[in-house]
Amino acid sequence: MTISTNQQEQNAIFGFHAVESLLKNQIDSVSELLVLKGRADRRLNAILALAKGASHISIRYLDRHALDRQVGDRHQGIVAICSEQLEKDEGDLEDILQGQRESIFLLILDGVTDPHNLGACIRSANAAGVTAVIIPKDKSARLNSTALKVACGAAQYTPVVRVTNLARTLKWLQQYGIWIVGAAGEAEETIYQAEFTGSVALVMGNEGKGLRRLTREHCDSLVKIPMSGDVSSLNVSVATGVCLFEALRQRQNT
Ligand SMILES: C[S@@+](CC[C@H](N)C(=O)[O-])C[C@H]1O[C@@H](n2cnc3c(N)ncnc32)[C@H](O)[C@@H]1O
Repeated sequence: MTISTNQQEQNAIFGFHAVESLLKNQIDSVSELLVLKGRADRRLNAILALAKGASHISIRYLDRHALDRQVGDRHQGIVAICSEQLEKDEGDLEDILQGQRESIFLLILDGVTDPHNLGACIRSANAAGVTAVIIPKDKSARLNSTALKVACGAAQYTPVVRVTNLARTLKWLQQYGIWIVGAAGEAEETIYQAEFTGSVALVMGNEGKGLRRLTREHCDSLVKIPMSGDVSSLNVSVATGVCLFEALRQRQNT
């Protein structure tokens, strides 16, 4: 099977963690496994055993050069080719929210453009028990192979939903009873004063421009992480981790 570079970026998942959790959680989405020729170790064998149990997955052994051509040299000897897109669309959002038994906890990324940041945010979101991560269709990193690798398998557990119009989605979430909290360095209220219990969505801004005006206007409150150094802001994935884990602390205490 040959795949175009763009399709390949979206559909090739590599690295042990990412491939293993994909096979464990969404095995139906995997059509092919590319394996580095000559590699044989316990970790790889465990992955191969998972794939061999599924008759729809074909396994191909490639030399390093051919594997590097697929995804660059960061594959750790294993690449899964997905036949289905892993991102969900907004039509899936209501089902995801209705399937949640505890109070809803969302992470919304308002135009995070670096796939490394996206992957790191998804990883933290999963670790903090977030229900779903929402990203806009435009001006946002996709859930590509880099983001999936950085997310370290988290995207196979925590759904990532792409929405066409983020402002409209924020309004819909408010009507659904979800409190929207935007993170912005210049806010008055700190994350330690704010309340993150109940059904909450945390909104983080773009790496350079922060929250867009329309997004900001749709937030019910804005919060800051107090800082005492010289820089004016944190990296978005670091800020996401700080906010999510303050929220988790509060949610676990109630
Ligand atoms: C690199 S910052 C963007 C900085 C941008 N120059 C601005 O004015 O917002 C990316 C995102 O991380 C979050 N962030 C970074 N530092 C923060 C802080 N001290 N308090 C709250 N959020 C922060 C915000 O959501 C921000 O939009």
